[in-house]
Amino acid sequence: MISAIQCELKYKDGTQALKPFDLEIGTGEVVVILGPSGSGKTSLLKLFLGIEVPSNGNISVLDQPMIAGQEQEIRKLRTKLGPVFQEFRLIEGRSVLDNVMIGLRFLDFTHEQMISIATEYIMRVGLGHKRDHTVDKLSWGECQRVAIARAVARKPKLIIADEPTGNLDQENAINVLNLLASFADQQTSVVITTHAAHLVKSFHSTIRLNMDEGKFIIERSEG
Ligand SMILES: Nc1ncnc2c1ncn2[C@@H]1O[C@H](COP(=O)(O)OP(=O)(O)OP(=O)(O)O)[C@@H](O)[C@H]1O
Repeated sequence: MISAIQCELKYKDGTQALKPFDLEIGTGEVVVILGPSGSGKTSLLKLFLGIEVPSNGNISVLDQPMIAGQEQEIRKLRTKLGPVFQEFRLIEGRSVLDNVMIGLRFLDFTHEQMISIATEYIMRVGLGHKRDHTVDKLSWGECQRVAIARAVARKPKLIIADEPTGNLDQENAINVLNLLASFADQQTSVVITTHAAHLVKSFHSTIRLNMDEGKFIIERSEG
């Protein structure tokens, strides 16, 4: 799914956000990237999404080398990725259903199929009762669930969630982590960043990257 060898990221101003690292993430893994503010979590996600390319070394995502000059291929790769950003980018004034259906545009579905798939995922994130409500009056946590449903309804091979625990309390944070992890299967891996170590203590991941100042220690869970 993701393979990196001696990969390094230095921004144009010289900031070394990621020191050289090796990393292998397989299919079906649930990965938590843990570290304080400024440790490099978002920079690592930017490499996974092809928003940045390594300044040294190599990284490939779904066998696509993330290198300059491959912009068209990387754009194509992104259709197989499901990012959930901190700002949800929902369309105001439109229903939950419409917002989730937006994630299915440009795929080969009829309008009826799109409604059926979107509804299935809205139910999976626990918002079946709000399917036809506009997103304007939803809580922060509910908007996040709409954004998750929109990202995963396309069945991406890699789901990437940046700080999904946000300002949620412990119980809701664990619920949203478990919801995201529930989408990991034989085709799909899930990558989640968080700075809240206490929130992920009781959360089961297969890989944990403990980041600090652009370096990380990889912990793999047994079994
Ligand atoms: N575009 C950029 N140009 C230069 N430096 C940057 C850029 N983006 C991030 N940095 C720096 O790179 C380092 C890592 O930042 P990054 O955003 O990856 O950390 P983070 O762990 O995601 O932090 P947070 O939890 O606050 O989002 C920081 O020192 C940051 O100031």
